[in-house]
Amino acid sequence: MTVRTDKPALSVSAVGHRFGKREALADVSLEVQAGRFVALLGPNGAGKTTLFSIVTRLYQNRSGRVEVYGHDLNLTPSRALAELGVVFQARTLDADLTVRQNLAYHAALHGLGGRAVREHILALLKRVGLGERADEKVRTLSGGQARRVEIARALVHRPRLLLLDEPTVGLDLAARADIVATVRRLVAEEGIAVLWATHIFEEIANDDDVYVLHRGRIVAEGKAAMLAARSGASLAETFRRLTDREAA
Ligand SMILES: Nc1ncnc2c1ncn2[C@@H]1O[C@H](COP(=O)(O)OP(=O)(O)OP(=O)(O)O)[C@@H](O)[C@H]1O
Repeated sequence: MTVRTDKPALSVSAVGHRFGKREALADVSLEVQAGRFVALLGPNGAGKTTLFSIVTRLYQNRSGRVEVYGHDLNLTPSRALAELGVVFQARTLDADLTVRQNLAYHAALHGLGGRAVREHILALLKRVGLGERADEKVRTLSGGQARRVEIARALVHRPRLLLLDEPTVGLDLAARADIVATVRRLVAEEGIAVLWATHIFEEIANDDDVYVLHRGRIVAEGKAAMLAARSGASLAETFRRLTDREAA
């Protein structure tokens, strides 16, 4: 399924951010088209989390512009944020609540309740393969399962853009592959647009759009296969060269 819209799901134009004297982001521009999986690839400290903090409005951006499906984040923040689901790097589930309660709580924060929402929550849990665990406490889940609950929770208010900040950190290989596959299914089958921040190039497929962020700047962009072809090397080697600290 593809979502029909003229506007990109996310448009970031010339965004900068400073922490005191440290320039964490400089002139960053990127676009996520509706129904696409886009990777933001960068090593530790590149500025990925800072960019996510701006797009989610944890930090106010004073330079540049961010639009979500055409809604300017500074001018119409509630409309922009309504389209946005986020999975942060740190775990944010309440371990003593059940899986279902965690999602219901999030729904309530969005002013959502009632039978239709309860059904939607169960459908989302099934979508991420956890329908059977709905009434278990989060503390009984594995790390990978908890991440999948967070993905389901991010979709409770039916956003069309999902941001994930290094969602596979700390997971074993099988759980990592599972999370990547779950999110790719959402893109392919539900037309959700995804911005996936990572430093793990193995999570990127040849057809993905990739932005390489290094020291707060976009140093390369394009289809993964094209970036590799242009440099005449594997994606791993291409990424290593682009983010080589000595060369920068
Ligand atoms: N609150 C803060 N105060 C000062 N400097 C910060 C703050 N948050 C981040 N930085 C700095 O800004 C730069 C970008 O950090 P950021 O966390 O956005 O990178 P990242 O790509 O998300 O890295 P990681 O994968 O390690 O989370 C780094 O140099 C970091 O030290």
